[in-house]
Amino acid sequence: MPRSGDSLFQLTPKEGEPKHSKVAIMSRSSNGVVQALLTDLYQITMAYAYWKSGKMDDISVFDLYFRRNPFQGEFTIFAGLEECIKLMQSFHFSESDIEYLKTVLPSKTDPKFYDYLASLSANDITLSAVPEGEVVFPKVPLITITGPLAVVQLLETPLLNLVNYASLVATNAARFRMAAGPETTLLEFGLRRAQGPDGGLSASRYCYLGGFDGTSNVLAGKMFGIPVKGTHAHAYVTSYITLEDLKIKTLTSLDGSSEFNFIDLCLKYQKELAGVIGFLPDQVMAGELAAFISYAQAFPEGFLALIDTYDVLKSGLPNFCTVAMALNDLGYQARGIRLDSGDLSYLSNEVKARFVKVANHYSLPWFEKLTIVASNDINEDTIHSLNQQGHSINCYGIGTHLVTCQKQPALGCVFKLVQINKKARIKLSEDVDKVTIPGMKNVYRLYGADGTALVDLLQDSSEVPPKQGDRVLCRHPIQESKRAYVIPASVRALHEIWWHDGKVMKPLPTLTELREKTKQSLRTIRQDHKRALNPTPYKVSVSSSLYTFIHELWLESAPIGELF
Ligand SMILES: Nc1ncnc2c1ncn2[C@@H]1O[C@H](COP(=O)(O)OP(=O)(O)OP(=O)(O)O)[C@@H](O)[C@H]1O
Ligand SMILES: O=P(O)(O)OC[C@H]1O[C@H](OP(=O)(O)OP(=O)(O)O)[C@H](O)[C@@H]1O
Ligand SMILES: O=C(O)c1cccnc1
Ligand SMILES: [Mg+2]
Repeated sequence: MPRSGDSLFQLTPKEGEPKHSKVAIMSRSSNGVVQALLTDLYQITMAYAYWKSGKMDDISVFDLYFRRNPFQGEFTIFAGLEECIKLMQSFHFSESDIEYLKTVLPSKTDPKFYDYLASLSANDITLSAVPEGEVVFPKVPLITITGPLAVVQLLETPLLNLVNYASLVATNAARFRMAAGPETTLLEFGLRRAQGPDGGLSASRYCYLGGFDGTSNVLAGKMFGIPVKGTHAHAYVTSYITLEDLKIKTLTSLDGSSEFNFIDLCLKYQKELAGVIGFLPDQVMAGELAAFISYAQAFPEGFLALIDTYDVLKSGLPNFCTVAMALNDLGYQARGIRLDSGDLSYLSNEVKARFVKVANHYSLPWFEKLTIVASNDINEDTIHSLNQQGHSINCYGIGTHLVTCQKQPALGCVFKLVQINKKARIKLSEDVDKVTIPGMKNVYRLYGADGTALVDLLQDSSEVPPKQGDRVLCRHPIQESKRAYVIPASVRALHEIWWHDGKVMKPLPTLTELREKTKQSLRTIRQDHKRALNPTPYKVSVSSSLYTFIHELWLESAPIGELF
């Protein structure tokens, strides 16, 4: 198993690596396993057959897109582009890759093919794409790759791998964000449940892009600059049995002026608070109190306690309030509590009600604003249900459902040939949804006067772009009767060229900028496309001329059947 800092997760380019970029040099892929060999064998066998028949340099155009939005939703967040561009920078077969391939391909493979493979780079590739963090819709090419057929074919699998999960989990995170609302803190706690180390790192990165506020994943914090956050586990609480376990009795006040017997102070508040919030001191668990005291001694300025180990209302909450009030005497403000089981609506409201009592009794307004974190198998539906029931949670810690995307574990992005040597190609299917939209295309987003997106329009690249104020006929790509005139208040070309002639063409946004981009892009999408239940589909259409072209090519490419 490689260690981090070894080969698996690299942060910086290796010395001597090609630096194609004219723009500020970026790190190599943040994940060292992203490389030319991270592809399916059939890409390499096709490359050999293309090479053998002299077809390898045919100029091809491929579109990367998905056919259906995930999670029964009607929008998707596009993510993973930066890694795709970094793949362009680093794409090559090393000597050891070639040696390995010699053991995989048949022994009669022409040895000159290996020289050809060794000479390959992505310098002749042009990559245009929608900006990362943009809201995107089915059938719209997210990435269009132009270049020598064999090289583009070899890129299919890694590009799909880099975009599929990134976009899926970013979309999942954005959905959790919409469910929780803008004010609630969302923390990603998924590393222990993620699909391996890389799944965990990707999840942290793209959940942040999708709108989470932080992660518990420390390596992701270091690598991507994501705020790292956390509380403590039940083990910390159960490791203490009595107050005798506390080896240190004291705590120094915030201003450093005096040292207090912190245990005595806690016991004084325990008695006092019993009357204020209503509990029986002989019912509280002494080991839990000891655990909270020791955690507060370690983090007096950031004390947040997990209060559900034994009994939230009879023990955990009283113990938290006890320690928080003792800290207050020393000048410290506690942070809050975490609930990890039980009825999160009921318990969070009960906790809040007791915080209000303490706040009023001691005239400490901040006490009613303490953080109430909820965790434990939370999914999007749980949050919607909690919202309906009413709750007092202001922070969620979410792991399993977020990072594994349990509701839909894969986004079906595909990579399809749409043009070869300037000739448009179409792939037919019994399932009309799977018929490809042929040719090199431009993608436009047409906006209404209030800045919301009305429709995405695909045109052949030779067509004149739509103009603001002009009436544009937008047609459903397949169904003849579905069409609409749109007079856009503004028009945006969605694709930008990111990689051309061996160079990164523009500076890549930081992760924080991508997170902001996602937020802004979601604001331009109408609420009914984003709602959780039965959202309205957003329209993706083609120009009249592209519609005619698709259907002519379709007829040309479909053999006429005979009935006997
Ligand atoms: N008020 C609520 N409305 C809807 N779902 C809730 C509510 N409160 C908790 N949940 C969810 O119900 C599920 C309860 O799961 P489960 O029964 O396994 O946990 P528990 O018994 O509370 O805790 P544990 O088994 O960890 O001690 C969790 O997924 C949790 O997020
Ligand atoms: O539930 P998730 O959304 O995945 O969030 C992460 C979970 O991980 C932690 O404990 P863990 O589940 O490992 O132990 P527990 O079942 O005892 O809480 C934490 O307490 C959460 O419950
Ligand atoms: O910090 C936490 O509370 C945490 C971190 C990971 C998983 N569960 C909880
Ligand atoms: Mg759990």
